Amino acid sequence: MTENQHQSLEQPTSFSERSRSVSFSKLLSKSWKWNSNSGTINSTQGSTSSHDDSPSQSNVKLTEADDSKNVIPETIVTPADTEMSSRFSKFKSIFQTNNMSPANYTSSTSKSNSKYSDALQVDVKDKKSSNVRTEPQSPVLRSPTHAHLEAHYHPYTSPSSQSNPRSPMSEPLNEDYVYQQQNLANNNNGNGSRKRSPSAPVLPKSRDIGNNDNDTTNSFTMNSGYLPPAALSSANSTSSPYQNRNMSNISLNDIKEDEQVNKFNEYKSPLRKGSSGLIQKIASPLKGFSQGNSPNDSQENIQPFPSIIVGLTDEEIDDTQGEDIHRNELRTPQLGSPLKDDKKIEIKNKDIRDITIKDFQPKAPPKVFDDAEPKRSQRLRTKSFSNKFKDITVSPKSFEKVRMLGQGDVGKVFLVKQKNTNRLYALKVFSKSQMIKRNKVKRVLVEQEILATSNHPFIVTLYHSFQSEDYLYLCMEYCMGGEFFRALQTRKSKCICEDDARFYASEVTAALEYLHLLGFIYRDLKPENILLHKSGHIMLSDFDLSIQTQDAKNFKIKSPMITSGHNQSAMIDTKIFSDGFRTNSFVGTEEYIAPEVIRGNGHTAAVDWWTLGILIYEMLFGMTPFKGADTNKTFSNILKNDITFPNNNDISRHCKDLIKKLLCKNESKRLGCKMGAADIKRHPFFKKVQWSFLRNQEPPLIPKLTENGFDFAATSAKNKKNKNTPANKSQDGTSTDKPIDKPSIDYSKVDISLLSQEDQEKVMFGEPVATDDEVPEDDPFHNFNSMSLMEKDNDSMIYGDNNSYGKIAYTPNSNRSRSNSHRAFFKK
Ligand SMILES: Nc1ncnc2c1ncn2[C@@H]1O[C@H](COP(=O)(O)OP(=O)(O)OP(=O)(O)O)[C@@H](O)[C@H]1O
Repeated sequence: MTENQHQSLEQPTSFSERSRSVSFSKLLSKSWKWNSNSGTINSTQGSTSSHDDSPSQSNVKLTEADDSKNVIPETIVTPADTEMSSRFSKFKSIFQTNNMSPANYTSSTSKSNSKYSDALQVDVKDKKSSNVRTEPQSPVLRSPTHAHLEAHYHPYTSPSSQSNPRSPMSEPLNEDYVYQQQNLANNNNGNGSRKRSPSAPVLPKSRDIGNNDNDTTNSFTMNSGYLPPAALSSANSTSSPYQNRNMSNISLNDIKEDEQVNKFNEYKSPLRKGSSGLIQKIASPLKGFSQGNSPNDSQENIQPFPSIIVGLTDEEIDDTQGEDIHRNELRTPQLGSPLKDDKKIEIKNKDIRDITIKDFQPKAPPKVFDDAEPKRSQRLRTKSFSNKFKDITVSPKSFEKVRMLGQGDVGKVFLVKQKNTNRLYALKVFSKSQMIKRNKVKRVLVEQEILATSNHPFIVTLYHSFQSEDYLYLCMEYCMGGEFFRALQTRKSKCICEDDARFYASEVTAALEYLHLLGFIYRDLKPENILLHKSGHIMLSDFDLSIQTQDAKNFKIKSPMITSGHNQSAMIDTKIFSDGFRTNSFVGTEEYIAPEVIRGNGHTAAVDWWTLGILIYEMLFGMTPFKGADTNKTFSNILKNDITFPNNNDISRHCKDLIKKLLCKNESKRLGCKMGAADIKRHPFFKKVQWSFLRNQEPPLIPKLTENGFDFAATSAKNKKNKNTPANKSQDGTSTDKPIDKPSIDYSKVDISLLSQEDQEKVMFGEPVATDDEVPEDDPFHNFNSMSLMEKDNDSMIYGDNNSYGKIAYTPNSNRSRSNSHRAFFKK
């Protein structure tokens, strides 16, 4: 560390606010295609660009994004009639109606819309059978007109189109753009801080799952102190460490937001169908015998049969995959099968013609429908985290808001204290209706899944997740240090020294390695998404852009490979967990987006290594390497420019080499392309890093709650002043002592987003929790599980009355050894 750098740590400069960048996938709604012939970027609607290297006329031109898929519906099916009167049914209505507008059916969104047209058909079917009526212009549950949106425009729209305010009805706006515009506005704070363009939308996924070979013989080598438990337990066996996890073939990527709705309508449950449904549950020996068949019809097929097992048909068994049914038992067509009495009927020595429908009436419904046991959603039952969580033990009322920590793309994050324990948590709350309207349902399921699956010191812990009628909640560990981005902003010239950058880079590498082992690609690494634990260690958060590779590969361990000459005993090949997986969404954050994402030819886990390269660069130089005057130029730079290093910084040869190798534009040559994280960990830049002891190292910066610190939330809130003015907030953003009572409004009839911020929060913290049993299968949020982490050492901070939890300072850690070397560690 140079003298100067030391000083910069000791004398943090005053904080200058720069808006957080928003992840790209969240803001655009069409793809940008790299045209390799013309060397331009085209949108999916065919807009091409000029080709010119002059800065004024960028060779990459982005055109207006297609926002039609975020049409705000004018009419909503109301739950006027009996069958739709469930507390949750309104979301089914919104969910389906949201996609009904013909305006949705544009070429660029054809894939997603076809699935919505299915949903529409299902809806119509439903209406026939259940008397649900559509009420055009219904005053209740009417979607907000979002008049305020008229003032906004898509930031990539040409100036001429910007001057034409749009009617929200005739040409509805994507609300994402409002956020984006606000972020852009926030960036214009005149303080010279770096600006990033916000994020882009997720495109309909067109995954090319290439190379699906059954590569079960990959050798891997062991190290890492933070392997998933399954991986560790498999180290001594030849079975796949992910056997359990992959009992289900349900990949997150396969979750279609309307699949539960469709499934619900297709599913013929015995309870819904009554006896006519049950009669079809006769096992194959009686195929052809059903209520509709008279005994004569099927006479020639009828044979005396010693034992008839009433089970589920193959189709139905498939439908119930993952539910608590013992499939083999149900399907065993043998005498003396271990079936429970209520699941079989034995008719011995009886002519089949004597069998009446009465014989097939089971005494009790199959176990799937047994109310005695909580009915987990299909996803939870088949996922590894089902063992990690128990039934929900809290509800929104268990928490009291302390202050708002941040507002993301779709979620608001509150610092809350649990009333009976005084423990502090970060509670991320999502509005269900907003998520449906903006097609973000899948995102929150992904986020829940990753948080719930992970158990890693550098990934934020999920303690509870639950839902109420109107909101979804993720109750996470409170990372007192806030965003690493904020910490960087408080440093002189917004950067840190190489040694400190190595520390953070190594922790990020370990976290990415772990995610890749679980089969997840993170895709949104940036300082805004790295939170700081009170200890100063990093915590990766915000997984809504992540994706799960199709299937984690089964593999066998040949023998742990010892990496000779290196300080770690062995390393794991993380690449095999996503081998052959490519996805084509356009996701990320402008300055962090990898070239292959811009080109639109699909991308792999290698994007995470690209973003690591950008992150290291930003930590060292206080800026990203390819930032251009605008988005077009940035993309063009990413695709074409070679990496250059400012002269004003004393960066080692190894460090530059690492950055260059991570920022290799050809993903098949990028560092990490052979064995994933192991390649990165073996790079000489990390030579002195003790990978197994990362959590024991002294972090460079220690966050402290202090009245002299920076109030990031308040600064951010100032920018969102018009949007967020809760009446019960004091000036410093803390809540007043006013008791939070649920207002006496019937919220089942009101669109929650039309309420004031204060009332919304009353609802957020006042609604009862909805357990998994209560959320019907046709509810779009059926797969969001309400559950609590099994008891574990809870390291959460305890609330203290004399702290506003508003201001944070980052102090250089004087205990930190310069090298964090093995020797230094054991000396302590
Ligand atoms: N566990 C936590 N501890 C402390 N602060 C947190 C925590 N989680 C989130 N925050 C704060 O809330 C902000 C928004 O959270 P987050 O990024 O997860 O929301 P999001 O809606 O996904 O946002 P984005 O648009 O960036 O994806 C974060 O930047 C951070 O400041």
